[in-house]
Amino acid sequence: MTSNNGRSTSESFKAQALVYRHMFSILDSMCLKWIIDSRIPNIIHDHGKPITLLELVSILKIPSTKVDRIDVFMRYMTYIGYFDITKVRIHGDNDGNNQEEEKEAFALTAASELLVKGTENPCISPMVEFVLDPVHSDFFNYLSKWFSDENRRLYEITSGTPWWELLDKNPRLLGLFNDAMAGDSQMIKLALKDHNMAFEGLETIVDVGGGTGTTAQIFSEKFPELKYIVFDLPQVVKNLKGCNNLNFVGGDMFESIPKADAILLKSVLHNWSDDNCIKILRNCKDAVKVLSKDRKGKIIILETVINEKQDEPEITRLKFLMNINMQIMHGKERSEEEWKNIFHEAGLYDYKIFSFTGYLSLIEVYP
Ligand SMILES: C[S@@+](CC[C@H](N)C(=O)[O-])C[C@H]1O[C@@H](n2cnc3c(N)ncnc32)[C@H](O)[C@@H]1O
Repeated sequence: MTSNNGRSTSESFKAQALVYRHMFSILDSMCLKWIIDSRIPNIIHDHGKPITLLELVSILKIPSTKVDRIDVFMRYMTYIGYFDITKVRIHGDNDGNNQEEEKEAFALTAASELLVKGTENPCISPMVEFVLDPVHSDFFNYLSKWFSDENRRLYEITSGTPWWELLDKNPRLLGLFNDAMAGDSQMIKLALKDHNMAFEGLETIVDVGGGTGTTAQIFSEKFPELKYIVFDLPQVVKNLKGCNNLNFVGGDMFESIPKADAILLKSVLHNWSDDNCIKILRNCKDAVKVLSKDRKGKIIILETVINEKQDEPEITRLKFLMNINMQIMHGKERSEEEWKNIFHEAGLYDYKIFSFTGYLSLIEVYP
């Protein structure tokens, strides 16, 4: 049987489901925001064991009229990977029944564990809070306007201000952004377990665009013998105090970069066009010290490398979405070929790519 444009009805129904799924996928984001706003991962974590629906609604102080709705939301979040449903044995109930009963209960998964705030473990809730903050997410309503504008970034069109100035003028958004990047950097702790060798034999490292120093703190704790400089815009580092092996230096990476055995760039180059990246990389190249007669230091880049032939479909989809997110800032996520091109333009011919976290790679570039 055929319908529109000679397509079979089943093809059209599948297509409709695809469109509706994408339309409603905003609810995936909003439900993720809801579990964080309601601190549900923390509630389950503090409970110390899987939590029943009644225990959860009593802590959340949900009116009885909404209990069933919480169940629906929690089961959807379970379905998409944020909780596991398991069985627990409960003593007695509200009717004075003292018998032990088996009840279903929600447990944390690896994904919701990453949303628990205030423990020593990595937490990426601030990134979710920043990206889904109404001020930030509202920008995405203006993509068509951005496409018909010749030069301006999406944020400039909607706010009239360049991104870094916009953050500077909006301390709340700046705080959310810094916390988001800090949370993201905590994932480095996990990745470093397998990547010590990238930092062996180094005495000094400059973290270019190192923000408020969260990545630096992780590195300086892990490698206490390493002298670490966080280099960022003067307004970003002006009130930050260093300690022992960690110092903050203000400056402009387009002008010059302090010299060191290694230059680290984490999530910096994807903010910039190829031409700007080439300028930054040339300055990095100039800043890398000669370690001995036949040994130079290196540039260490922590960024995405798009590789749809090799990556799992979910990771490729994430990298494509991140690329769209960077395009509207007039930056980009890059494939190996694109990285190689900008390295060559900056006079850097030797590099090696290692997988680092799920979506981040570690690229060592040898000047
Ligand atoms: C996306 S953030 C990355 C922060 C940090 N590397 C991280 O991953 O947590 C980019 C950083 O580049 C800094 N930045 C922007 N322009 C800069 C410039 N011209 N010179 C030095 N740093 C700059 C910003 O202030 C910001 O902290």
